Amino acid sequence: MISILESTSLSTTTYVSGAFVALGLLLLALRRVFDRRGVEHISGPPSPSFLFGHDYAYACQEEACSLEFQWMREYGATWRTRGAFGRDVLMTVDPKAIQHIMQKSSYNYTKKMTFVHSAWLLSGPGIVTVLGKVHQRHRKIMNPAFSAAHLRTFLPLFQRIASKLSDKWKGELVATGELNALLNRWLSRATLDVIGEAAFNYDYNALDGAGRSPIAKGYEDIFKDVDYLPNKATVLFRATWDYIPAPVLKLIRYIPIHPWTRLRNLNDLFRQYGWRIIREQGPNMDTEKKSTTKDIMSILIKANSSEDPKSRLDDEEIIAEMFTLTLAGHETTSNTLSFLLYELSRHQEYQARMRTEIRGVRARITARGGNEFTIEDLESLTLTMNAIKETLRFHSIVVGMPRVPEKDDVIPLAHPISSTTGEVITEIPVRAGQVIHVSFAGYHRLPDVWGEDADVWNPDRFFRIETGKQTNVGVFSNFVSTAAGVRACIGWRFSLIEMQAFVTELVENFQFDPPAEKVEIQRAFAGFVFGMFPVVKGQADRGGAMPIRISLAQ
Ligand code: HEM
Repeated sequence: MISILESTSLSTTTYVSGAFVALGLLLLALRRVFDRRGVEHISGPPSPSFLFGHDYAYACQEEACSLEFQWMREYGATWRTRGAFGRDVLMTVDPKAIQHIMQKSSYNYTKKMTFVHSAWLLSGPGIVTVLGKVHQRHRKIMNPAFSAAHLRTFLPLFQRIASKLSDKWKGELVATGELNALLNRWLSRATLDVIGEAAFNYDYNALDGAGRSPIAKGYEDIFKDVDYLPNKATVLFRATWDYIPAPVLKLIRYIPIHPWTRLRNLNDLFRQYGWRIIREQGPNMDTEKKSTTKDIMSILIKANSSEDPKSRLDDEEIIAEMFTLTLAGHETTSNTLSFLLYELSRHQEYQARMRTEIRGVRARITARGGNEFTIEDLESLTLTMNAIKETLRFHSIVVGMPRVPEKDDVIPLAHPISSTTGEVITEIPVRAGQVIHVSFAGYHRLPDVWGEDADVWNPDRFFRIETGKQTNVGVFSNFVSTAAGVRACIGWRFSLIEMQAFVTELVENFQFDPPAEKVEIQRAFAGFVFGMFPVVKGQADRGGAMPIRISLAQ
């Protein structure tokens, strides 16, 4: 019975993939006939195959970004790769090129359809998936909820959930004295509870429910399940999406096999929650609650209702926004925190210095009769802030993003490169539709921006880097971890304050050490959303995992 089902689903995949590949090839052939300009003269690695180009090797990297780290050493800060069906792709880590593409060109550089549609399958018509003027409309309505002043008001919430996590660990430590934990799972539950309350005043019950709440379970290992080490048919199938009209792409949601069913089930589950939250928080919400709640969604709903009806978000878009916030706002932060504490377990001296600094400020707070760290106290914790910055740099959770110019353009370079004929190139003319992969992770490893030791985790580099002298990119400290320009992460400040609150609470109270069992952590790549998550080398089928040993700090 099982084998009949398996062979049916296999042949369905083959037929569906085959039809999409044929349609993709036809459209590509037509496009090539009319295509006059290209980037063939840019040097780059030879393509392993016409059909897959580098797409399959890139999607199946065991260690995220190992290929671009190798390519940037061989070809400089900008090079050419091949996508599926022989398509040229420009890849860059060049600060000036990134500034031009992501920051200065507004909407001229749009998103690549494969990415847009992957995000759509996850979240529906939310802010991440919409383009141009529609994106502007979404952003205008969402912006008020993310003002710096408003985000500061979330600090007590971040501290309360961080302290709840701390109490749970202390409870476990009473029994065992030492806790061997999967750090990423704990932090993912805690940040899910944070985003539920901050975004919708809703309790996902992820920490108390020990991860058994339906939403927490629904999210668990989504990226590993959907796109970790995909097979060749999936890689090829997704490569065709750039050539298929959007209404046809929407049918992928109904393909009755894994991973499309996994995505649809999660999206359906979230829509049930979304409708429930809208009923509770929407215009009919009771007036007393309406006047006291300051969560993101109630501000968004208020901003939406004061808009001209033509520019309002409809219910489907609002639900998609909720899903986007939940997804974009919790795994990104929890994985960054996991990598930070992992690095502290490997850098004991830095961990001790951080704890001393935190306890020094704690003593000041107690002396003035206070209880909790204020925003100003957190900002005075330089070593904590440097550890956060260094983790955003060294372990970019979003490793890069493809962008596509809507008009012909010329991309300036800070680092000239040599063409295939040895000519020095200081700027690259590109035609509309040229795919450009901006590698955030690669840019974060450039020695002349970050120092000769760019390949190691060293937060003290921020005592010597003069950011004012560098090409200005991104929203914070010249990182592009949270993208840049009109499509920069709307929640970067939210996440920064949240991380400051969590790290302060956890490092003050707990000692972090490598796990008793010797393991190697790998950065697994989820090409679907250009994300990265931790796994134990050789045990990736266990899912996202960051084992660590936790004890009470002395
Ligand atoms: C370390 C934490 C985070 C990282 C590394 C991160 C990274 C990013 C990146 C790279 C983008 C651009 C994606 C694109 O171009 O498609 C983005 C967009 C976005 N992020 Fe974040 N993010 C983080 C935290 C958060 C948080 C906490 C929230 C919400 C509370 C959030 C909400 C969003 C939203 C809504 C967008 C879409 C913005 C738009 O298209 O206008 N993110 N994020």
